[in-house]
Amino acid sequence: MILTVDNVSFQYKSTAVLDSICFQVPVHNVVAVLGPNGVGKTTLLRCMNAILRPKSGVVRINGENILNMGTMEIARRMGYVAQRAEAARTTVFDAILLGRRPHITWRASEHDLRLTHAAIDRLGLNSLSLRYVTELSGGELQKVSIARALVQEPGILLLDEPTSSLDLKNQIEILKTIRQVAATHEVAAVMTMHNLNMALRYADQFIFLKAGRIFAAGGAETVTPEIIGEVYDVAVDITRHRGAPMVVPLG
Ligand SMILES: Nc1ncnc2c1ncn2[C@@H]1O[C@H](COP(=O)(O)OP(=O)(O)OP(=O)(O)O)[C@@H](O)[C@H]1O
Repeated sequence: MILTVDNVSFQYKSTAVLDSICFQVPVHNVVAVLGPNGVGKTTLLRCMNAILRPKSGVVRINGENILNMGTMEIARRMGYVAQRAEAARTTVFDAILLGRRPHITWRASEHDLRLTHAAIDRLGLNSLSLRYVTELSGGELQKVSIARALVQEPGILLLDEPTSSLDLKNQIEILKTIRQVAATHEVAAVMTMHNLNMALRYADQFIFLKAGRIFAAGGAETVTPEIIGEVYDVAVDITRHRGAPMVVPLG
């Protein structure tokens, strides 16, 4: 699937947040949306799946405007992992199975249950599958949200800081999983992130937001000390470690 964000602007009441945002995400790509706190990364993701209605502009999946789609239709195409997951009093298994809801017509099929078991396996949630989600740690809950988005089998995965509550091992596993899913399925992923090194390691494209606009966008060559300096107002160097670029703060 190709996701197109075409000239999207958004404001909360009188506060303008996004101004004329344009980019495309081709299938198999992982895109990192970057920028300082409060710049509008979450707002952009929420406009992209029609939780928020852009003031102007259009978001299309394979050419179709998502604002003309119903909630279930959007959910069959897009999985959204919010920054703060909401926990109802269901078991981990049921919470993940709920991700199949956009596909279930009458009752959960063998296929739905198989996908749920596979996602639980993939995210290492086996020992927690009968636990209530209200009794999980922040990181465990984050993994449940990601598992739920994966069983949804969407063409587009939108992830708002998917690793913010995770320890280093889990961060690596989740980002590897996102990459793998994008590489091996007809999937593209867009994730907001704060950790530039993790973004460099696991994303193919980088979008830097500054003052409501796209300040820079492109491949790893876009991640330069100059751009990071402009966007975050910090001094950094980019060094190479075993051939891979690494952002190192100065001072
Ligand atoms: N419901 C709301 N009503 C009014 N203003 C809001 C609302 N939600 C967010 N904002 C404001 O819109 C701006 C963008 O917020 P957003 O959450 O999209 O930023 P962000 O880049 O995701 O930030 P962070 O990195 O801190 O998560 C911020 O100034 C924020 O205070």
